[in-house]
Amino acid sequence: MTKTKITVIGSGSWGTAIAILLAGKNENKVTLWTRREDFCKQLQNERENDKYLPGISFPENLSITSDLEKAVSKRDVLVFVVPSHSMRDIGSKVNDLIDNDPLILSASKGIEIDTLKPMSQVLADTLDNYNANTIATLSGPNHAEEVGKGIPSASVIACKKKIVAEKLQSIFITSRFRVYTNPDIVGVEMGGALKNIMALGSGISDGIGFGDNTKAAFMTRGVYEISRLGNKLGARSMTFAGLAGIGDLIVTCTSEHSRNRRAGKMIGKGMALEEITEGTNMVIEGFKTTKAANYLAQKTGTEMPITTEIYNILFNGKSPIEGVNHLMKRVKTDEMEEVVDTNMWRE
Ligand SMILES: NC(=O)c1ccc[n+]([C@@H]2O[C@H](COP(=O)([O-])OP(=O)(O)OC[C@H]3O[C@@H](n4cnc5c(N)ncnc54)[C@H](O)[C@@H]3O)[C@@H](O)[C@H]2O)c1
Ligand SMILES: O=P(O)(O)OC[C@H](O)CO
Repeated sequence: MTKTKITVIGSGSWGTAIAILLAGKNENKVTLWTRREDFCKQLQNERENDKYLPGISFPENLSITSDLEKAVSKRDVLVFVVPSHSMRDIGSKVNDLIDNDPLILSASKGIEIDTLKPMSQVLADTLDNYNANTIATLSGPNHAEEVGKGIPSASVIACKKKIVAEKLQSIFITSRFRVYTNPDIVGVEMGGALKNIMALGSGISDGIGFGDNTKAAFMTRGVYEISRLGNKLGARSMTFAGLAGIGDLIVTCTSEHSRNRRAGKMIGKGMALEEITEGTNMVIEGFKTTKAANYLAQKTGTEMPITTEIYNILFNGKSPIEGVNHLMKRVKTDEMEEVVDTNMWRE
């Protein structure tokens, strides 16, 4: 049997969990690329990623390298799982090394600040033989700690080109990781990136000591706000009711695994953003995404009150309690605002 040769680029928590998931299938031959040679040796010797995903052993079928040329050459699939701020750099490096036509998938969640583009579009900019229609994304309610252990999870692979989405779906799907396809890549990527802002908000609410009602309000008004911007960018509303929308929002706003919710909680307790970033080696995408979404809201004329308040708390020195008070005291409005069907009202 010819095995599907897959390389996962990025050995943080999520890259490691994806590599373990894919290597668990006999028909795949999986390589995990890591930046640093010393860390590569550590992973090869210990057969475990003690730094980012401790306690989960690598399957035999998984090899590790820090040689990018070797990692990229003659691959059937390349999975990019680096922090969003390094996607353009790594995409450009990989472009010079591709020697056949692998399927390309981004599993990162974020928006590039300079261009306001989601990750598939950043990759399309850097990879000469690909465009936004041929690159796919994986997104859904998936914490690495649970996927790595084989705890039942579900996710979405989105790509404009159906055959690409379906091939990747077959490669990723297992009896423990159920994968759906979706042609709405804009919605799937925006859902995955923007929910991190709401997770910061839910964490802030927990940090202040508010209750479940507050968190539910953040999540519900949050998904509405995400849809409003997503629709302006061409996404389908129903995508935000799916796994990459409300599904990911629920897991990130409520889970103890979520770095974004944890960071929000620390902010709610009075810690500054710099203190939090200095104290962790983990990527907290929500900080940069809040900045990018705030620009996108201004650029598209979209009202995003939660994003604006989180932005002011993170970058303009507003206190968390002031931010929440501001949201509570906004001008009264209809729940569905501009989409309300006015014919439903009766005198
Ligand atoms: N952790 C999860 O459960 C999870 C789930 C779904 C999606 N994601 C997304 O996956 C992406 C990666 O997150 P993660 O959780 O694996 O990260 P992580 O915080 O666990 O690890 C960060 C990784 O990025 C590497 N890194 C840092 N700067 C880099 C650079 N300039 N170039 C290349 N690599 C660099 C680090 O060496 C490390 O391997 C993020 O966009 C995140 O939102 C994470
Ligand atoms: O740990 P977080 O907050 O970065 O969230 C990770 C994933 O996006 C959850 O699906």
